[in-house]
Amino acid sequence: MYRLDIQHLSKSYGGGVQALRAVNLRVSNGMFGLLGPNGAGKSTLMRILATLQEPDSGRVLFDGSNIHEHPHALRSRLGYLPQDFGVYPRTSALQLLDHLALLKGLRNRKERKEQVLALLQQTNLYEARHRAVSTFSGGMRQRFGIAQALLGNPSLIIADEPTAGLDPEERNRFHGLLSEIGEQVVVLLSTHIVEDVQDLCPQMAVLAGGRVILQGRPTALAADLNGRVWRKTVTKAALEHYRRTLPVISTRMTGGLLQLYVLGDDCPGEGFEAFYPGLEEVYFSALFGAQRAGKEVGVC
Ligand SMILES: Nc1ncnc2c1ncn2[C@@H]1O[C@H](COP(=O)(O)OP(=O)(O)OP(=O)(O)O)[C@@H](O)[C@H]1O
Repeated sequence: MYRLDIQHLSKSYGGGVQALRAVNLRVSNGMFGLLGPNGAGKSTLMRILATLQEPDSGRVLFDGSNIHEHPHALRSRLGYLPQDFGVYPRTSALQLLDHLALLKGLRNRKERKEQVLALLQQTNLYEARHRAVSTFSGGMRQRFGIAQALLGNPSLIIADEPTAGLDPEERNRFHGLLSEIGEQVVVLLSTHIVEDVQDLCPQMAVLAGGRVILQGRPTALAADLNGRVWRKTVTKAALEHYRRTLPVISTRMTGGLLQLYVLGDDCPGEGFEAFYPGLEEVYFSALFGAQRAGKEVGVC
């Protein structure tokens, strides 16, 4: 059993931006979802965990070892899938993966070749292995990203917004791949897409304004909210009135109709119906609660 221990982590940038504020998280084997709106601090946290950035204060232990005191030890056990690689060389997928495997310390040529070919099979890129990565579609690039993240059998995998821009079929395929990695390692999945966490993660946290504002099991968090969410179909013209007078956590268009979701122990008024909350309501009610408490949470 591996354990990632994030303790009192803070990080600020020039211009007074406080990206992380005393973040504490304890993550063990399996998939852990980190949800948060744009600007919440997710990428900053992922980069610190990947030892690409240093925190201002606090520390991170993986398997009991401080990752910033022993960055090389962590890197040999880390699979990092960044939000964007930035450059996609004209090198073939096979050559690039082989090169990255070498950089990761897989020196034995035969073992390296076996692992590279197995990962290309696993990520469904075997047929395209001689094609330049620069010609790959978004979904293929993401799958290539997973392949390189899995090189060297990492015990900690960090995936930063991995499904952004994927079509539903590619997203499903990607989910299948991630879940195959299984319970054997720690997988941290950062995203602003609630369904990614709902579909994949037995544990999760919500990050907003650099703070952890909620943490737990998605099913338990949704059960805790049960009986406190109310829904009503409203006109666009009436929306402002409801926003001013009720704790509106979110709005959603369903079949062309505008639906309003309101938090409350009792029915907020005529036309409202009790709504069985899912993770989306958990997420929006957490952001609403943090906003109400006067904490900066960024924009959705
Ligand atoms: N290099 C940097 N210099 C200055 N400010 C930065 C830098 N990187 C991030 N920030 C700021 O820090 C805050 C957190 O950014 P971060 O990218 O970590 O959030 P995020 O949750 O990953 O958002 P997104 O989903 O939009 O990438 C934001 O206000 C962002 O503008």
